[in-house]
Amino acid sequence: MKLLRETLKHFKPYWRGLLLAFICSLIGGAFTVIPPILAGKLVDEILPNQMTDMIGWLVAGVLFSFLFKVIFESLQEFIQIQIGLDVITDMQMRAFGRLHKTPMSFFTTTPRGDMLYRLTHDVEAVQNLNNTVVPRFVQQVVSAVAAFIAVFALYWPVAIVMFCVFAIYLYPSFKLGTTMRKMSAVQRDMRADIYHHLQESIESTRLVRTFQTQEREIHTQDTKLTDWKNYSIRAALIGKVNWRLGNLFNIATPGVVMLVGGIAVWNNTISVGTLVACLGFIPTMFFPIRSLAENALIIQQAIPALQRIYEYFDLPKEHEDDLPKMQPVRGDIDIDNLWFRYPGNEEYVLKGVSLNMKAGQHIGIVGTSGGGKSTLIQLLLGLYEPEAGSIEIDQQNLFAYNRNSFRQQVGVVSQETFLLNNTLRMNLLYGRKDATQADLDAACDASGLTEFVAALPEGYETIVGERGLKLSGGQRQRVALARAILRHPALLIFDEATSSLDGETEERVQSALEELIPGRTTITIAHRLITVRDADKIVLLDKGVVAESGTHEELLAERGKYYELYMAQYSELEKERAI
Ligand SMILES: Nc1ncnc2c1ncn2[C@@H]1O[C@H](COP(=O)(O)OP(=O)(O)OP(=O)(O)O)[C@@H](O)[C@H]1O
Repeated sequence: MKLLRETLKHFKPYWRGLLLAFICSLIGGAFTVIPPILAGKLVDEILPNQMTDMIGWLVAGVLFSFLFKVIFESLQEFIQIQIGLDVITDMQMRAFGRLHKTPMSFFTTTPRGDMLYRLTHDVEAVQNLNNTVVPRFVQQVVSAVAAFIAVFALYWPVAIVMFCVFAIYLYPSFKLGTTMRKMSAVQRDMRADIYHHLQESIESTRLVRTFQTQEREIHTQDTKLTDWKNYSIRAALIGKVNWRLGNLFNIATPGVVMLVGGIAVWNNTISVGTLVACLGFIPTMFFPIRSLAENALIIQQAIPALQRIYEYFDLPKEHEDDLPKMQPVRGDIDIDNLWFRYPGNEEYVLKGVSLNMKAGQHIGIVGTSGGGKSTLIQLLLGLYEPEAGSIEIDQQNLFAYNRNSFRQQVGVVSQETFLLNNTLRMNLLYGRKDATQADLDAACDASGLTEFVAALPEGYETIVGERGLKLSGGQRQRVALARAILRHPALLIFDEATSSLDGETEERVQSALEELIPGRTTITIAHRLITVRDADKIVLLDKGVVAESGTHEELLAERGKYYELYMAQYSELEKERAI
């Protein structure tokens, strides 16, 4: 019922078109009634009275009835398919739009295969229903009602008999339909799982080959496919039983009508022509039933698919659309007593983290692996909300504003760089489409990309491949760097931004960064402490707490964890230099 209500809500804006379609199907339905009545007249009046001149008129009447029926029903079908496609596109866009507004936690807990499946296969299932079943079904129901009224007017006991047969058929058909719907939902989940495995397996092909797990991958896919196949065979069997049942009733009805109508003719209650007309209406009355039985699979697949698309409409929003936009930020950041754990996890990743920085300062965040450095940045970007504590940007609570308006002012270069399968130019301009060629060249220069671009036969127009696979890790990271530089952000965040670079390139990029950093609030997460030694303040995060903070010199003087880490790395650097 909720499904129907929700669906009707989507169709509401199109009510005029739907009304027109309905009027067309009513006219088409009226023309359906004419041929059987003319057949009755032929038997009762024209043939017994040898009115041969009437036969031509009769044939013309039948032909024109069919012609008008086809014209009006085609019109109805066309209008309805068009409206249906409009509605489905709206739904797909609404679900997709909602995905982009839902909190990040959704993406870490939902398999990608499931999301893709909903927005592709589930939408296709609904489209299939819209294009092939619904428009014809509406016509068939209208024609069946018209035929029922005509039979009722001709000889009502036959109409009652037909109605009873119809009612008897409905019960088993409803039961089978419910089973089919449940089975279809299971089949869909199995297919989504197969899809997910396929996608993951293909995407991780390098990993699979490196670890020689091809056979395991093939076996897993084989098991999943075999389970799905066996289940599908059972579902198909039930579908066939349902279809045969429809056929059975379709065949049995004329027999029952002949019996009841034959007795009435015998008793002179009705004429032979009336019986012929009643028999002529049977196929029309049973069309909707046959159609339901024949298209049961499409219907049973589309209903849960529709439900799953609607589920995305109710996804929580990261923030409300009407929140005010953050004005241009200066860069003062106050993080106070932040407590956070990932959804579904017991363990806190951040345990009372506080951090203050003034506009224009450079803060380095260092610490042990898994200490919570990247998580802190995710919270600062408003991608997750803390359980307790606050984040203020220029003395304004970040979560009281539209977070996109803050993110627009931040340039992030992270450990993982996502590149689109497009040209290098499009990837560089991703965050700032209006940048000039001079801006682009300057950003590439600052990030050490100029020589690389010059060496490419197609320069900026080179396609970088899926996820940038045609580039090396270091090249990808430099593209990310150039992207961030191009945005001229008020706040720059480097999360292991130079981790994939060789020593020489890192030095170049580092000096480019230093040129960029003055006057700009900057946060640098680094494993190599040398990267942040010139920062105004260095914070050492250890197991979710700020263990130490101060300048490089202050922290060394403390002789604590920072000192230990630095000495460990420093001696390595010494060794490197010695080589
Ligand atoms: N999406 C997630 N869901 C659940 N736990 C997560 C998620 N992301 C990170 N964690 C956990 O949170 C902790 C902190 O991770 P985080 O990436 O913030 O550490 P980090 O200090 O940046 O580490 P590294 O220096 O190795 O990059 C880790 O224990 C990690 O397993």
